[in-house]
Amino acid sequence: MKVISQNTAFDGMQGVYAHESDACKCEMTFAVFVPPQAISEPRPVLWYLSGLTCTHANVMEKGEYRRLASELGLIIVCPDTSPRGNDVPDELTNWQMGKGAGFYLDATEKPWAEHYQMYSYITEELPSLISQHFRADMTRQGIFGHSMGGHGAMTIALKNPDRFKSCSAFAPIVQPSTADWSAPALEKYLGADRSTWRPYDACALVEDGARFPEFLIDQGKADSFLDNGLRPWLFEEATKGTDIGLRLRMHDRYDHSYYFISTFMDDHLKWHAERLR
Ligand SMILES: N[C@@H](CCC(=O)N[C@@H](CS)C(=O)NCC(=O)O)C(=O)O
Repeated sequence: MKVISQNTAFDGMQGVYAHESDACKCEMTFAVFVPPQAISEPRPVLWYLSGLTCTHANVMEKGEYRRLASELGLIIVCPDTSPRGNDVPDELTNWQMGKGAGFYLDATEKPWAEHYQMYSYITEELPSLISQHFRADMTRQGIFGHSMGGHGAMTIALKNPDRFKSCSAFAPIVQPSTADWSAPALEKYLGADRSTWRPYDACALVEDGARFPEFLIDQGKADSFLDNGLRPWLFEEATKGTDIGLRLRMHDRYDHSYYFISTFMDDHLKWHAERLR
């Protein structure tokens, strides 16, 4: 693992690191904030998965998580959203596919499958690296994210309920298999057989019996992607009649940006800290 940068912040350390990824077959960059309490004891790990077009840097620069993460003693891990590098296939004019749009899935179709293994990267390879290099209590992990990353967090929690104790999302896409901006990507990554998409669709996972105790979702009503992409009410419908708890908060005037995310960041950190105690 290579250190790209380390800066003291709120008595903790904001670092950026790079490593050769076996899963994605390229160099991957990620950010980790380590709170001051980790000097003396292992601390819980909270994963933040970013949305389309992002790298590890968007939330690190605009998410405003450090003050409270330092107080609560949370390690915050912010991975990249896709494989990177000249060898990695991409669609240069399509921001919803390829680099910056890995959808946290393991692709099976050519030419994507060779590098686009983001599900394995996030759930297997990176956790193992984090546990080796940081004072992380891997028995206490939570996961959250934004948009495509909110969807990634929810699907990963639903598939790994024993590993994660908490999950939340900002403006998540909840049913990517039926939204115009994500269905084409699922088809290219996973092929035309839609049954293979279901493990990467939060609503379909719940319909198919996956369970997670509870979710917090914040959504801005002025989000331009709300009606044709995100549609959190579909997850509300999918969870109705199940034992899944859903706290869905709709906010007047807020859009899809990091101004919205940073406004509600503290609420999410507290939500996770309470469940990772
Ligand atoms: N590039 C798209 C917008 C993509 C977008 O809004 N991405 C969200 C995640 S889905 C984001 O977090 N963007 C980066 C940022 O705001 O820093 C457009 O021009 O319409």
